[in-house]
Amino acid sequence: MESPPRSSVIIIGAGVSGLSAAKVLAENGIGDLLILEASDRIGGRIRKEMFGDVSVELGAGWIAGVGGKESNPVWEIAAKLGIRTCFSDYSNARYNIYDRSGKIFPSGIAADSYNKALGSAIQKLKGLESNNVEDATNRMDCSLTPKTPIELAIDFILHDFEMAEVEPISTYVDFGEREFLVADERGYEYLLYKMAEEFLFTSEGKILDNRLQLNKVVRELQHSRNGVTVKTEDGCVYEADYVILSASIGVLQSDLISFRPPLPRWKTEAIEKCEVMVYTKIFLKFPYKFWPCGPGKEFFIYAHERRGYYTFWQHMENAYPGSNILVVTLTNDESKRVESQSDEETMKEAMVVLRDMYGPEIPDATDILVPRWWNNRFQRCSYSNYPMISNNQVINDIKAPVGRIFFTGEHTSERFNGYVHGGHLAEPLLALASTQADAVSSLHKCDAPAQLYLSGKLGIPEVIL
Ligand SMILES: Cc1cc2nc3c(=O)[nH]c(=O)nc-3n(C[C@H](O)[C@H](O)[C@H](O)COP(=O)(O)OP(=O)(O)OC[C@H]3O[C@@H](n4cnc5c(N)ncnc54)[C@H](O)[C@@H]3O)c2cc1C
Repeated sequence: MESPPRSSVIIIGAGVSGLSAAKVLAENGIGDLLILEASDRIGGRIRKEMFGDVSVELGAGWIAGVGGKESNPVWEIAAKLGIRTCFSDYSNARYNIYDRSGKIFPSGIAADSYNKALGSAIQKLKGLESNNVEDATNRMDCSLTPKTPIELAIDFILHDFEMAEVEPISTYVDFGEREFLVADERGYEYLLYKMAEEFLFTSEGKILDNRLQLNKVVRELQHSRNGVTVKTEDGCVYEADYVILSASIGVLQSDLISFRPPLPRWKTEAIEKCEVMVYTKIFLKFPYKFWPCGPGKEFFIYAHERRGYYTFWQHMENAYPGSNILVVTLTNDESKRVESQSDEETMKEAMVVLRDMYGPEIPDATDILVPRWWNNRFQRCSYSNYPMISNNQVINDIKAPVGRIFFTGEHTSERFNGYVHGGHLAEPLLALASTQADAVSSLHKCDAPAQLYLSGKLGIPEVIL
């Protein structure tokens, strides 16, 4: 087999971070780049699918961080392309908490449980800030431990759903606290096609440029002072001066890609330290609506004695009126559990929960869609989740290059990890490549970028509750 010509840079992965990196390189005159993508499409964790005649987002759904003093670059691109979005108002979710007999908790009880969960979260953070695990444990006041279904539900929302982030949350501080759901038939991924169009040859909405190679699963990176040899699962071998690896933190933690020589210990230890979040949106289609719609009803919560059990719900009527679709979000262990069972079993479980809330007469769902991010060997997570009080060294080590291999991806963004804009902006190394001549040499010269981000004040945002 004829070996392909040596490239200046091979980019592994065609999600938002890989494509952003490639675009910056192309804009800086590095034309001989090659993008190797394991799956048969671009987009990575930005992925739409048709479900019940509408386009739903299995991965990233929201443009988070809008309306602040600075403009979120992803929001700017979406606005320029006329992407249809819907404002998500989470503030009423606390008034829509159902118990197992279908009663909505009075707002006073919900407020008390919320304050208790907040107190417990603040205590935990204070303990963690003192950097002493024993102290953190001692500080935990047992009376604040969530026990009842409503307390467990609120605790789940506070800790697992949106707020497992280092404070203050840079996305909200920099870009604003509003979140908009992408509700566009072209999907969130349309942004990426448009981005690719700016530097790859396309025709009639298709990317026809052979610098993007799909179905190329990278299995080995052999690196030396002279360059990098990239081997793919189908037996192809590629040579490059540099590699930019954008695979997720979950993939880095797996054995999908081996390194020769192996990555140094400081690197592998940092990769292991980053927690991964699995976040699963399950879509259910119904013959008709049986849930309340109208103002303040879009998000609702189910309180069960098992923490995180089908807790957080959303109806899609604001996004797609008449679609008769509900979405329930599971995380981590619950996500892994439903990923390993059949969709029929998951549908049965969800129907029991819905009948608890809305009574036995409601119709069965006619269709279900369960994404499997954890079991996807090209993802192995939904996004990175640095510990609440994280050591800056961890992220610096995760994003630091090793020889000629550079790392990008949402998990390398110190300020915006976990978000699409984190992936989009996670090219601090590439941003240095400001002139055509300097581009590749800048890549080589620079060490781990010293971006300073120190967790400052303590506090929990009230995005959802
Ligand atoms: C369920 C879910 C909900 C989310 N919700 C939001 C949200 O509402 N708002 C938000 O801003 N963000 C959200 N995110 C996070 C957001 O989607 C990610 O931060 C972002 O898309 C990550 O982009 P990336 O380029 O870093 O990684 P990816 O998109 O994962 O791109 C990496 C690419 O590398 C490829 N790859 C992996 N291994 C190999 C290999 N060995 N060889 C070749 N290619 C390989 C993968 O196939 C993939 O295409 C969500 C994510 C998920 C999964």
